[in-house]
Amino acid sequence: MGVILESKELSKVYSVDKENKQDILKNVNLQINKGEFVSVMGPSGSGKSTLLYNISGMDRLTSGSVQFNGQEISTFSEQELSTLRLNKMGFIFQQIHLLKNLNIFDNIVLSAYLAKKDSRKSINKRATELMKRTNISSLADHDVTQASGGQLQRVAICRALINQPDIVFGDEPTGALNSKSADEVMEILADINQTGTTIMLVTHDVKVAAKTERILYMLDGNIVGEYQLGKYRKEKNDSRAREEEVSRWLMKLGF
Ligand SMILES: Nc1ncnc2c1ncn2[C@@H]1O[C@H](COP(=O)(O)OP(=O)(O)OP(=O)(O)O)[C@@H](O)[C@H]1O
Repeated sequence: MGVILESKELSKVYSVDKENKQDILKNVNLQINKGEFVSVMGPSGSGKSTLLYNISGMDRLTSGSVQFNGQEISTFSEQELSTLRLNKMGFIFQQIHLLKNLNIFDNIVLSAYLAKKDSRKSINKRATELMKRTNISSLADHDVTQASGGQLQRVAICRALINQPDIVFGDEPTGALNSKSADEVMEILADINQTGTTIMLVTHDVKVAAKTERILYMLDGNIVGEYQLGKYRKEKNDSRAREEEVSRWLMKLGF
C-alpha cells in the first residue's frame, strides 16, 4: 500500500508575545497510508486543525519533519508548497470559500485552469462528471448565492477533486450542515475514497468519524489513541453499529 504522508516529531509553537509561547503540537508522529480514510477527533483546542494545516503544508512547523510521498516538504519554499497543494492536494473546509463573481461551474474548474496540466476541454469534462457524481449537475450556471449549504459543500468537493489530488484534507467539512446533508457529503467522500483517493479529516461528529476507516484521538497536542474501524461500505448498512462502536471507544478515552 505504502505511506503517503508521514510526520516525525512534529512540533508547533505559537508565540503569543515574547514571553508567552504555546506548545500546540508536541512531537507528533503520524503515518497515513495511500488510500486510507482517516479522521482526527479530540477536545476543542487539542490541536486537530493545527495538525491538519502543518502536515498539509498550509502552515509552517516549528520543528520535526513532514514527508509527502517520500519528499520532505517542511523545507519547501512557499512557491513549491503552493504548487504541491494545487496539484496533489485537495481541501474542504467548514466555511465554503467560493468566488461570488463566478458561477458554480467556473468555481470548480478555476484551480485546474490555473494548474494548466490538462486542456480546458478535458478539465470541463472532468468537472461535468464530478458534478454528476455529486448530484449537482443542474447547478452548473447558477450563482453561488443560489445554492444551499449542502449543495455548496458538494461544489467544494468537486473543486477539491478537480486536479485529481492524491489526498483530500477536510477541516470539519460537514460542520455547517444539517444531519441529512452531512450524511450525503460523507457518502460522497466514502465513495471517493473507495476509488483510491486518500482522505484525512478533522471532525467533532461521531457520525462522521464512523464513516472513516481509522480514527486518531488528539489530546493536548498529541495523538493519544487510535481506532481501526475498517472501510465503510454502504451496502453493509451498519452505520448505527459503527457509530456505537466509536462512541464506546470515545467514552473510554473520556471524550
Ligand atoms: N494562529 C494562532 N496563534 C496562536 N494560537 C493559536 C493559533 N491558532 C490556533 N491557536 C491555538 O492553538 C490551540 C489549538 O487550536 P486548534 O484549532 O488546532 O484546535 P482544535 O483541536 O482544532 O480545536 P477545535 O476543535 O475547537 O477546532 C488552541 O488553543 C488555539 O487557541
